[in-house]
Amino acid sequence: MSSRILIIDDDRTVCQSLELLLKRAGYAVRSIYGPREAVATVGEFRPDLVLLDLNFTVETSGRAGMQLLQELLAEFPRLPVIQMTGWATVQLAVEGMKAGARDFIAKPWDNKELLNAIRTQLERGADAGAGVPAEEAEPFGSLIGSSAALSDVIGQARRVAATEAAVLITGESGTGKELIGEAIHAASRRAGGPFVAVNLGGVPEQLFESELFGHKAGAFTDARTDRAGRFELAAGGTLFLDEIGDLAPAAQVKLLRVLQERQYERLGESRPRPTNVRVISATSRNLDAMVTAGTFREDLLYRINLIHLHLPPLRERPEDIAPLAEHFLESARRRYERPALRLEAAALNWLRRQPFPGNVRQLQNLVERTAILAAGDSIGVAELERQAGGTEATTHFAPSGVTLEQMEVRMIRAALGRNAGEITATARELGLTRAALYRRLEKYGIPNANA
Ligand SMILES: Nc1ncnc2c1ncn2[C@@H]1O[C@H](COP(=O)(O)OP(=O)(O)OP(=O)(O)O)[C@@H](O)[C@H]1O
Repeated sequence: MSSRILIIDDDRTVCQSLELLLKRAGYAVRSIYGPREAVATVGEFRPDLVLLDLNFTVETSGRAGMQLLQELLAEFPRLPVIQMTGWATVQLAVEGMKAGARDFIAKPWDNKELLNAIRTQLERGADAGAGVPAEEAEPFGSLIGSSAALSDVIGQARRVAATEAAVLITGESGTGKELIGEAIHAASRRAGGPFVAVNLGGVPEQLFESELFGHKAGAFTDARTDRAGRFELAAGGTLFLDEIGDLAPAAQVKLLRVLQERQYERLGESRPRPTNVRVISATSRNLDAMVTAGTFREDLLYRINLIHLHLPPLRERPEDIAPLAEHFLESARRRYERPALRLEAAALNWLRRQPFPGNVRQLQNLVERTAILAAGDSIGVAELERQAGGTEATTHFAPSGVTLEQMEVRMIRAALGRNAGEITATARELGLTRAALYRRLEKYGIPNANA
């Protein structure tokens, strides 16, 4: 049986052309021209999806559309509603998403985009994710901090999580953009699907299409086998486009086209595949300034930032420093089996005064590094300063680009070298038990003659 779609739009010409399009695509369609009989029609026609115009001409503010959306969802909470509105009133659609609409399409619409959006919602069905209401799960629990600024961002993120809206997260490096992206995914109806992150700054321009859309064997010299791209890997879930401000102009055009048409082709194939991802982008750059400078496409910015979340740098929310430091110390306690480790009050105060140009990541590195190296259980200002590179350099120490694991491996190797492979002495120097050192040697595959 074909799926039923109800169109609610006061413009009869719009209804007619939508009806034609949707009937051709095999759907059973009905149109109504105003909000009055909407609830009754939904009750009787039982649509699988509603296309709702937000801007009734009687009241151009769109309030009538918004009110109707709320009424419909109050009566039929799981009814998938796709809103339609002009770009000029996109803000309204954002409100609609917060109220529970599933998606939004800008008028004048693109047929392919509309059909793909409808297909995605119908596939997900009315009950999709009903078991994971955003309010009940606590995916945002991974975000530590008590500042008003962070709570505000988390509040916004929580409200938009359940929607399909494209989210742009801005903020300096290390402020937690990816972490909040993951939390939005975990709180969304797509939580059961994959979260796939791709660092666009790290993808060479000539590999962009292959990386995002995949390729068929033989599509280019190095393409020996078929390969799925990130859009495909993220199907049913969330695609996290990190460092989107680093995209080259040609790649911006290609990405925009796929986001508009909601379909893509693997390189070397002509069969289009529908996208089924929610896009969350992140950047530490100022995209508005880039648009003004002509280095970032305005139409692409529109596409990706329906909802804009900004994570302020850590120095602007110093209240978060102590809870974060305690949090990272707690994981170090568990990880290095040093349950008695603690930060002195003076150390916490000192941390609160640091500017942390590398933000939370830098704080995390500092606390964990100090925890690994601390001789005693009490961490004071001196220990922190030493790890931060001395008082002089504290404010300037650069994020090393080395992961904690890589650093652990280096430290273990160096300590083994200094102690001629003697396990007891090495373990003592590293502040580990022998068992903990053995476990790490095994984990990292570090060869040791005495082990
Ligand atoms: N509020 C927070 N609570 C707990 N951990 C956090 C928080 N913010 C950031 N982190 C941690 O800090 C590190 C950096 O965060 P994340 O990778 O999300 O930042 P980012 O803004 O995406 O950085 P980049 O721009 O460099 O990619 C991660 O290990 C993350 O878990």
